[in-house]
Parts: sequence; C-alpha cells; structure tokens
Amino acid sequence: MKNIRSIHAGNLPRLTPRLPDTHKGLLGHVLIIAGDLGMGGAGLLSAQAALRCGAGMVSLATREQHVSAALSRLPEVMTLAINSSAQLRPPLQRASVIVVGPGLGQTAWSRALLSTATQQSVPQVWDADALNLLAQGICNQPQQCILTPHPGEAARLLNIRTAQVQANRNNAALQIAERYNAVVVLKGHHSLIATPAGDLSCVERGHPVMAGAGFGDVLSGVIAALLAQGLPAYSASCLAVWLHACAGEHLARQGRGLAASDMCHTISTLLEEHSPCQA
Ligand SMILES: NC(=O)C1=CN([C@@H]2O[C@H](COP(=O)(O)OP(=O)(O)OC[C@H]3O[C@@H](n4cnc5c(N)ncnc54)[C@H](OP(=O)(O)O)[C@@H]3O)[C@@H](O)[C@H]2O)[C@@H](O)CC1
Ligand SMILES: Nc1ncnc2c1ncn2[C@@H]1O[C@H](COP(=O)(O)OP(=O)(O)O)[C@@H](O)[C@H]1O
Repeated sequence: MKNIRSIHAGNLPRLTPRLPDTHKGLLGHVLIIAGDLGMGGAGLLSAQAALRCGAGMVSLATREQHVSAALSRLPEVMTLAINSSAQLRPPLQRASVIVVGPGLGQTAWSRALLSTATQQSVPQVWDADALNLLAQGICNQPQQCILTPHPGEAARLLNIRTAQVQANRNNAALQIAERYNAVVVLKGHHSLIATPAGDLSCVERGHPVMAGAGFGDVLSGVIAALLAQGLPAYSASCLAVWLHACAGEHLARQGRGLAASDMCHTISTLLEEHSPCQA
C-alpha cells in the first residue's frame, strides 16, 4: 500500500472555469437509472445533486409510477418511464455519465436495467443495489467504473462481515478496488477513496448528522456531475466526497432533522467557492 493521502482544501482537484460561450452540450449528460417501487426518492436525490453540481443535462430512468412526482419536484430533469431494457437504450446512447443503483432494487426489472447499462462504455457510478447485484455475481462492472459502497455493501462485495470492513477500512477499500478493477469510495465516518493501483485518500471531514437515509444517493449525483464536467474518476470522487462531507459539517447546526435533500444547496455553494463558474 502506498501512503494514505489526506484530502484537504489545499490539495483538492478543481473544475476548470466555464468558457463564456459554453453550452449545456459541453457539460455532460448524466443518466440516473434508479428507483424501483417503494424507493423512488433515491433517484430523485441523485438527480437533484447532479443538477445542482452543474451537469449540463440530467435524465432519470425510473419506474413509470414515479414519473409525475419526479417531474413536479425536479422539472429540469428529463424523467423517463422505463418498463423494459429496450426502452433504456435511447437514453443510454445520449448519456456521457451513468449512475446506476440508488433504490434500484433487485427484481427482474432491476437486473435487466443494470445488465443493459453494463454494455455502455461511458464512465459509470455504481451504488446501492448495483453493488448488491455485483456482489451476487449477477453482472460484471464495466470499465471506467466508480463503486460507492457503504460498509454493509463493502462487506457483501468482499464476502465478509461489516465489522471486518470497519476493523480495517483501508484494506477493505483497496481490496475492493483491486478485485473489481474500479475506483472505490468506501463511505462512512472518514470516507476513503481507493484505486486498483493502490492509491488511497481519506477525507477526514463530515458529521454524524449525515447518518440518515438518502445521503449516499446525493453523493452519487455529485460524483456524476463532476465526471460529466471533465474530472477523471479519482479526482471526481475525492472532490465529491470532500464537498459532501463539508456540507454535512456546515449544516450540522440543523441537527438530527437534517434531510439529504437539504444538502444539495450547500454542496452547490461550496463547489462554487472552490471552483468558480467563471474565472
Ligand atoms: N428514499 C429512498 O428511496 C431511499 C432508498 N434507499 C435504498 O434502499 C436500499 C437499501 O439500502 P440500505 O443502505 O438502506 O440497506 P443495506 O444495503 O441493507 O445497508 C444497511 C446495512 O449496512 C451497514 N451499514 C451501512 N452504513 C454503515 C456505516 N456507516 N457503518 C457501519 N455499517 C453500515 C449496516 O450493516 P450491519 O452493521 O447491520 O451489518 C446496515 O444494517 C438501496 O437500494 C438504497 O438505495 C436508501 O438509499 C435510503 C433512501
Ligand atoms: N457518522 C458519519 N460521519 C460522516 N459521514 C457519514 C456518517 N454517516 C453517514 N455518513 C455519510 O452519509 C452517506 C450515507 O450513504 P449511504 O449509507 O449509502 O446512505 P443511503 O443509501 O441511505 O443514501 C455517506 O456518504 C457517508 O459517508
């Protein structure tokens, strides 16, 4: 293992300023594949975060039952009812970055969509049920993939117990990166970012106020937006984890009632302070 690098404001990667004549077509199109029945909110949180972090366009492929709620909450997002993998192909062709997994479930519908996504060669963020299905050997992750497990999902990927992951988080993050040949974000208190080459970074920021449903869904959208705007996988992961953790600290005064969707505005503000839209 190489030395572990602590991520701080002084060594963070940056997004380049936008050219005055830029347009949305140059800023990436994030497609989020998410939200089986009962978990429609997970995809919305990811989409909201991607939108608020500057992706040029955001599409959400989800269950038909979630479309009207999604449109009323996030009109900027192109929400598509997907009943079969054939219907997913056109939006996949348009995407420059894919997020797959938040609230995806593990049904036949979920598996069909995940397996269709694996055929694309654009950068992908795999979260939640995409990781659970990967751990079960139901599919293989594509090239250029970022895996974002929490300790429970990490344990499934390594076929060990959660306590064993937590007992040696550095090792767990590196092992997943090597086994799955992907950049890995091992979430939780002091999240880690690992690569298959053995690079390991730690973000010693964050707050227990973030221990609630949907905070990981937000992170997946932040990573995707940074990828869409041109950052490579490891840099996008480090910057996204730092923004997300610092937003948690900023909002900590709200206490236990902080909702994951409350994070998006603060993450957006921190991103603008760190990487201004115009030089
Ligand atoms: N609004 C929506 O639609 C939402 C939908 N959601 C969707 O729900 C689906 C299920 O996802 P989920 O994460 O709730 O369940 P699951 O994978 O069984 O993990 C739980 C177990 O993992 C562990 N663990 C986790 N964190 C840990 C930590 N920091 N530190 C230590 N351990 C930790 C812990 O394991 P244990 O200690 O019990 O072994 C815990 O019991 C998924 O599709 C997701 O996207 C959610 O995103 C919420 C909002
Ligand atoms: N105690 C904590 N300290 C710092 N960050 C935390 C803490 N608890 C959770 N988080 C962060 O919140 C997010 C939770 O993600 P995850 O467990 O995938 O939730 P969900 O699936 O409900 O969206 C992760 O980014 C994690 O690092």
